[in-house]
Amino acid sequence: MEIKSFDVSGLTLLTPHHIGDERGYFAETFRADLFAQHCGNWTFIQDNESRSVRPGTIRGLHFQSEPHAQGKLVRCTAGALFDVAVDIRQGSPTFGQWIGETLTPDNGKQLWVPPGFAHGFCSLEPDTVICYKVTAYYSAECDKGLRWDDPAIGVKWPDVVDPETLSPKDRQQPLLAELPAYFTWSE
Ligand SMILES: Cc1cn([C@H]2C[C@H](O)[C@@H](COP(=O)(O)OP(=O)(O)O[C@H]3O[C@H](C)C(=O)[C@H](O)[C@H]3O)O2)c(=O)[nH]c1=O
Repeated sequence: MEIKSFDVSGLTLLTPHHIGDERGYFAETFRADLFAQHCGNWTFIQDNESRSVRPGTIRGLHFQSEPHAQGKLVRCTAGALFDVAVDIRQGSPTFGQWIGETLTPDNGKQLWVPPGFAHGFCSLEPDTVICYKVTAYYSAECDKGLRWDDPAIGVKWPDVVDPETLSPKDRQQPLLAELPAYFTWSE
């Protein structure tokens, strides 16, 4: 398992090893002990999956507010996607900063996005499937979001991005400057 941290503290990229043989490969895609060692003691209580049929499909930027704030462990199981996390912790030295990683079934990369971050992705191929574990159940009333193209954040989305794919909800998300202080940063 390779581990990469970012200048934006709290985000972690985990890459399980693929054990190859003439049939293909085997990978341990999640180990509670290794995850706790590198990301802390979290309990995953829900698994999510979505398929985006068109390349350039953009979902996000989303998060759940307290008391249902979610940590997300994200991976791609079909196609390819550009995964983005934005720091929305008031007082964070990296408030409003973003990171992006390309996740594919072949690279096996998984992004850990703890509470305090908005999360979104853009599919890069047809029929892209994202699978992610979350640390809190879905709560429609705590389901919040942020504009995907907020110039104050400046996410460099892939050229394939297609705003026509935005859900009605995502077409009217607020700007970072309009966002209440849902999360505050602590050392
Ligand atoms: C997230 C979620 C949604 N739903 C229902 C609500 C809607 O009827 C339908 C589609 O929901 P939504 O349009 O919010 O789905 P996405 O646009 O893929 O949103 C997700 O994708 C971005 C990238 C995320 O990080 C979040 O996990 C999540 O917000 O599924 C549920 O029943 N349970 C759930 O956990």
